[in-house]
Order: sequence, then C-alpha cells, then structure tokens
Amino acid sequence: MDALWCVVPAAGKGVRAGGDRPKQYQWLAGRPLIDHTLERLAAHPRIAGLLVAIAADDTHFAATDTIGGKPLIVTVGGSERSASVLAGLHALPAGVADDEFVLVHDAARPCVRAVDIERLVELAGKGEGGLLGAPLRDTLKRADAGCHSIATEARDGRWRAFTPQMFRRAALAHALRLAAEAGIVVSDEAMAMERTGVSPLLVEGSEDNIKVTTPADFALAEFLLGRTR
Ligand SMILES: Nc1ccn([C@@H]2O[C@H](COP(=O)(O)OP(=O)(O)OP(=O)(O)O)[C@@H](O)[C@H]2O)c(=O)n1
Ligand SMILES: C[C@](O)(CO)[C@H](O)COP(=O)(O)O
Repeated sequence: MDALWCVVPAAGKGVRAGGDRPKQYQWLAGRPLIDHTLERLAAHPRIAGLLVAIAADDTHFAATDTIGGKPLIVTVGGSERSASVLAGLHALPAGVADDEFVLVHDAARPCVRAVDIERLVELAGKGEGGLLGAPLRDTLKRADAGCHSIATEARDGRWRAFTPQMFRRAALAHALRLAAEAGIVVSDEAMAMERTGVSPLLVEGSEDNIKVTTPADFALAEFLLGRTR
C-alpha cells in the first residue's frame, strides 16, 4: 500500500485544558504540543503528507509547506471536530483517489507510537478501515449528577477509541456528510462509518497514546514523549 495522507484536526478551542491559547499550541517539552504530533506523523514511512485543519481565527499555527520532508497543507476546520475532518478530506490533493485510505489523527495526541501506526495501516488496510484503541481494563461505573456510583456497567467488548483512524477517502467523507445532514455530531470517524453499516477494525494500540485534554495531561504527555517513538 502506498503511503497515506493524514488529516490532522487542530481547530479546537481546548476549553477543558484552559490556558491562554488552544491546547495544541501550549508548550510541551519546550515546543508547541502540535509540533510533536506533526513531526511524529511526518517521520512515519507510511505517511505521505499532512493536511492540518485549523480554526478560521487561528493566530498560532506556524505556516510551513513541508515538515520532515513531507508536504503539509493547511485548511480551515469547522465548529465540530467532524466538520474539521470533513474540511480536511475536501482539501486533500486531487491525486488522492476516492478509494484511497487516509488517516485521521488528533493534533492533541502527541505520543502516538510509530509501531501502532504501522499495525493500524497493515491490519485495517485489509478491510474497510479501522482505528487504534484499547480494551477497557477497569471496572466501569455509571455516576449520577452527584458523582455517586449508581450502577456497574458491563465491560466485555468495550474499547476506548484512539486515533489514528483510517478509512477510504470518499467513503469517510460520505459518512461524515450523512451524519451532518442528519444533525448527528459524531465523536469520531468510526462512528460515522458505523452509521453506514461498516464495522471498523479495532487495532489494539499503546495506552500511552493519550489525548491531551486537561491541564494534568501535559505533565503525563511530557513524561510519555520521552518513552514513546
Ligand atoms: N471543532 C473542532 C474541535 C476539535 N478539533 C480537534 O480535534 C481533536 C480532539 O478534540 P478535543 O480533544 O475535544 O479538542 P478540543 O475540542 O479543542 O477540546 P475541548 O472540548 O476541551 O474544547 C483536537 O486536536 C482538536 O483540535 C477540531 O479540529 N475541530
Ligand atoms: C476522536 C477521539 O480522539 C476518539 O477518542 C475523541 O472522540 C475526540 O475527542 P473529543 O473530546 O470527543 O472531541
């Protein structure tokens, strides 16, 4: 399989992280968080180029045409993550065929391991696509408004979804458009594809592929950056 383009949704506000700028531009190990993510993606031999979707009013993204010798294209994202991903799909170079697989990886996940990307591309490329994830290993509780446990949920067959996720370009764009037309905000690409009858392959990946979401995640991500590649 030829190298794939990767859409990087980076148009979020990072509300849960707080700070004076969106989390993807906050400092992590001496550089903006997004730089770690983009450099790690660009260094992967399975990735041909990066399509970064940023907010229309973004004043932090350091524009560049290449990263790590790979092409980098910037487009404007949307008000929801799924809209940013769809905008990215539409901005891919004309040479990316409709049936070509593309990856989608959160800018907020800087610790993704190269070996996990390799496994995803190898395994999910044999079917209709898939995503990195990890089976739930803790007991799952349902809480009430007062944070009291009111039930213990079944854990069997439940996974946490990560990124990258990988689907064929036109099929994913179609699925995202269908969800948007139905007024459904999908949490990830796999959910949009499931709505069209696809059963994405879950590929177990490292649990240190964290999504930096809250202030506490920055210290953990900094620790993990030194241990993952
Ligand atoms: N409209 C949006 C919302 C999110 N994202 C991106 O999707 C990824 C995962 O989303 P999340 O962790 O929820 O980021 P935010 O939406 O920025 O976080 P918050 O909900 O705390 O504001 C991030 O890289 C974020 O930049 C995006 O491209 N466009
Ligand atoms: C796509 C995702 O990273 C899968 O876990 C996650 O859903 C995106 O984060 P959000 O906070 O739900 O936007």
